[in-house]
Amino acid sequence: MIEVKNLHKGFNGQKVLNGIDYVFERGKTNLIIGQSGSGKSVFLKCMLGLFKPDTGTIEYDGKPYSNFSDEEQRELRKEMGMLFQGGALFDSMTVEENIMFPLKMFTKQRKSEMLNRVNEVLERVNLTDAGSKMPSEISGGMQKRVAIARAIVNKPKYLFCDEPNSGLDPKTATVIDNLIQELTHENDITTVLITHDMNSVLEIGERIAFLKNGVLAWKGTKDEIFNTDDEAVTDFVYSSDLFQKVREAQQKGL
Ligand SMILES: Nc1ncnc2c1ncn2[C@@H]1O[C@H](COP(=O)(O)OP(=O)(O)OP(=O)(O)O)[C@@H](O)[C@H]1O
Repeated sequence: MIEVKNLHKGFNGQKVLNGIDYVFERGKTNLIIGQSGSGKSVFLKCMLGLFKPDTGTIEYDGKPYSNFSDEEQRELRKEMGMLFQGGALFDSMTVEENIMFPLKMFTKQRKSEMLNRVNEVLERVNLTDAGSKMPSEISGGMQKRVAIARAIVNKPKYLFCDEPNSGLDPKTATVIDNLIQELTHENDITTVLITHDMNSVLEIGERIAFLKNGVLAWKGTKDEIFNTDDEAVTDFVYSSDLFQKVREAQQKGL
């Protein structure tokens, strides 16, 4: 669980996050949605420890980041998996080397142990035979699965995903969404996922935080987002064709 209390962050006197209180639940896919520039990435980077909040606290399973010693911060980073737009794989490394990278960085495991773990996660993301391939030799969807394997190889407690579906066709995007959700449930991970994709909201929006101008403007579940009368939310989500169609179908009782 990640608990955010009264989080403020700005740059050069301009406020970006303006007093956010929110709880990201463990074992759930927690989505952050909102218009471009609403502060989603800054919020994520504060949780990753990449930006220091101006005021407010972020607690990881009950402990505020500011109270962690240097050694504990290193431990905490080890417990964070990250999945960025585009996958961000190392082009010059094989799939196996890419996935092994966090193990080399954060553990003192022997090569054989690391290889066992790499094979375990490769199997979990259905890429058993891809270990020796280069990223350029596999499809975009497979690259995303490699990036997911790399993000979970250290068995993280927290998984942060910044638009994991960008650049994928809708069917592959759904496969990736479902894989992230399954791993979240299987491993009881606190998953935080930024998305622009309304299909993802419908598929895996167990918890949704809607940001507007750096403020938490609405929170709820994928079922609740259809029934809310909150104008800020409806303005945003019903600009999506998909939501329009689902709502029309609901109104017709289909
Ligand atoms: N390092 C920085 N220095 C100064 N301003 C920044 C920095 N990072 C972000 N900002 C500003 O913070 C605001 C919010 O940006 P952010 O990237 O969080 O938006 P976002 O909701 O993630 O948008 P998008 O959906 O387009 O990715 C923007 O006005 C941006 O210019």
